Amino acid sequence: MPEIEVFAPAKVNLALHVTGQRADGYHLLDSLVAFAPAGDRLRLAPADAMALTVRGPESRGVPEGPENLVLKAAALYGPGPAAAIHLQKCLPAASGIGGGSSDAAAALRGMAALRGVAPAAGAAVVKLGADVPMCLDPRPARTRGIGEELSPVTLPPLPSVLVNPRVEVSTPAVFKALASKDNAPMDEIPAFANAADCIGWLARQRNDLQPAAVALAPVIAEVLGALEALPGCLLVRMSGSGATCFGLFESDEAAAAAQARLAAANPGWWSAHGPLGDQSEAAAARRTL
Ligand SMILES: C[C@](O)(CO)[C@H](O)COP(=O)(O)OP(=O)(O)OC[C@H]1O[C@@H](n2ccc(N)nc2=O)[C@H](O)[C@@H]1O
Ligand SMILES: Nc1ncnc2c1ncn2[C@@H]1O[C@H](COP(=O)(O)OP(=O)(O)OP(=O)(O)O)[C@@H](O)[C@H]1O
Repeated sequence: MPEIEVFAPAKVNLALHVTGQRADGYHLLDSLVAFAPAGDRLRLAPADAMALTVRGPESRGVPEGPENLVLKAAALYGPGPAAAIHLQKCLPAASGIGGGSSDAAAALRGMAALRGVAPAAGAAVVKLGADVPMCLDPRPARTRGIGEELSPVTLPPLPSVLVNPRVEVSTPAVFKALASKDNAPMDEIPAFANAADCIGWLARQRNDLQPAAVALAPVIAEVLGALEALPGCLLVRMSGSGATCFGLFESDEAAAAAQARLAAANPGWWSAHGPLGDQSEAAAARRTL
């Protein structure tokens, strides 16, 4: 069997409302997510035993042992044909864009292809990470529950710049620091005529984790300010529990120019640009037709 390659795109919470808390402490969310063309890459080669190597520009500090979510995900398939997995890390870790969750979801897809079975589903997948179910089929969706209730949404591609100041933010710490855990859900999602229409609607939604994350890592406010000041920027917000923030722009050209400018002014920050939207395998196949 030839090697299998799987893409693990960055997940972006375009809006993230915290609407309650379950008895076990997990928070109830109402979120609109889309996926970026930036992401990690996995290569699975058939092997006698499971193995993992991690390389790439963002691999520093990412575990290569059984605590890596890629190996935890692969272990859900039980005994059977194994793979040597190579993970190319391009997304910063602990940054609110689902790096580890997207890697886990990609590993689930890759192992399913290797074994000729359907990808794992259900509670064991949610246990890997609340973001893993939405990353299994990386296309725009409204997510509810703790992240496991998914309804697909049609969105126009949204020209974006993603920025991370290279400060790791702990997701549990941000949830713990929340002032209010019982907020209004998102407004009903209308059919969007175009990106400007969608951005106008997003401007009326929120990321309820943003104030708590800014209090824990004030550099996030600097990132939001730097994005907002860029020509053609229409909306800025934080993704997930931070520290990555995104700006939405009037065009892909404006986003590319803005990223170049921001990267030159802040050489220590990670950034990427590209349209947020559908990064599923079905969409990739449509693009190559
Ligand atoms: C903030 C988001 O990125 C939004 O998409 C996710 O909710 C977080 O997803 P994740 O990183 O995959 O989260 P997990 O690894 O499952 O959870 C990490 C920790 O975050 C907190 N957590 C996570 C998800 C959730 N709905 N409520 C929570 O309170 C819990 O303290 C949990 O122990
Ligand atoms: N494949 C992986 N990539 C990155 N981190 C991993 C991976 N597997 C395990 N980890 C561990 O998980 C921690 C959280 O990283 P991850 O990138 O998943 O977080 P996150 O940004 O909180 O995701 P989210 O957007 O879902 O909140 C890291 O500090 C790292 O030690």
